[in-house]
Amino acid sequence: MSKITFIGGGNMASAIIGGLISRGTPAGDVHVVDPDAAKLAELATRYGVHGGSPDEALPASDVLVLAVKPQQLKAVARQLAPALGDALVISIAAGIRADSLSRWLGGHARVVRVMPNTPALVQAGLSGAYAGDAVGEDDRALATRVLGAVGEVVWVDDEAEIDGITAISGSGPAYVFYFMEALQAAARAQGFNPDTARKLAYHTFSGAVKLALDSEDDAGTLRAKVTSKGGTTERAINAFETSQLRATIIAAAAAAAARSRELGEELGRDAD
Ligand SMILES: NC(=O)C1=CN([C@@H]2O[C@H](COP(=O)(O)OP(=O)(O)OC[C@H]3O[C@@H](n4cnc5c(N)ncnc54)[C@H](O)[C@@H]3O)[C@@H](O)[C@H]2O)C=CC1
Ligand SMILES: O=C(O)[C@@H]1CCC=N1
Repeated sequence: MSKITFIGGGNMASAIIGGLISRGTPAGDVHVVDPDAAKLAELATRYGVHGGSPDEALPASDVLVLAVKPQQLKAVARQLAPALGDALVISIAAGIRADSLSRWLGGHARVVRVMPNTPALVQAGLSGAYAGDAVGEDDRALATRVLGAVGEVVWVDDEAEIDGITAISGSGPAYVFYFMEALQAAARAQGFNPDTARKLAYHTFSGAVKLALDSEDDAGTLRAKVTSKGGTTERAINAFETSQLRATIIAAAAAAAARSRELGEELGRDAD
């Protein structure tokens, strides 16, 4: 297995590290760089992985995963450039384009842009991946191995599609959690105590998702099977439609994709 160094040990890095460790990656093959000592301590306790601050020398690594905020990536990449060696660099930062990153890394060609999501923690992640023509098949296979350990990997040929992937599967878990929160609030409004409200909402969600994944029917057909003519579900779905919930979800995802493009433009400039 390859030696992997994470630059940034926050939410998304923790999810990928947790997924890798529970899939059998030895903790000794993973190193984490983060200025926040409390985050490093938590990763050590939880997963047995160790690391250090950005001021310390980097260990020799086959793969570097850049998991800092998009706003921090330029400075971090410029600082890393001299110590890179010939490691494969995987960036998970939203918006930042592969060629901007490659430039900041001093012209480093082995750059893969990935958009993962937090279900990686339970090996149910989905990562969109893009690499330019300079990245060879071996590097694509290596990136697929790292991200594939924590879920599905979907490669795209057009980098612009990563903005769409960010809007659907990158941000998507938050949309699902939003709906779960709302369903829980609805249960509370029906008079259920918090524990029961949580159970009703979570189990309904997980049961419906399991049914959809196991079924030959598409989501629309499954919905129709719940919706009796003149019944209760029909009333609720009509209320969703009246408030244009479907159109709102589509517009919300479009706004997320636009923000991803905007981040790439705003933060990809080399003015400073
Ligand atoms: N959270 C999510 O669901 C997803 C996040 N992403 C991307 O992952 C990246 C990280 O996001 P989160 O984990 O949510 O943020 P986070 O804020 O939880 O983690 C960022 C980490 O970077 C560390 N850091 C700051 N300066 C550093 C430096 N100079 N060197 C090393 N580490 C440094 C911070 O201490 C922090 O622990 C972002 O670029 C985001 O766009 C991508 C997909 C999904
Ligand atoms: O909200 C964000 O910018 C990041 C990217 C996708 C999920 N979280």
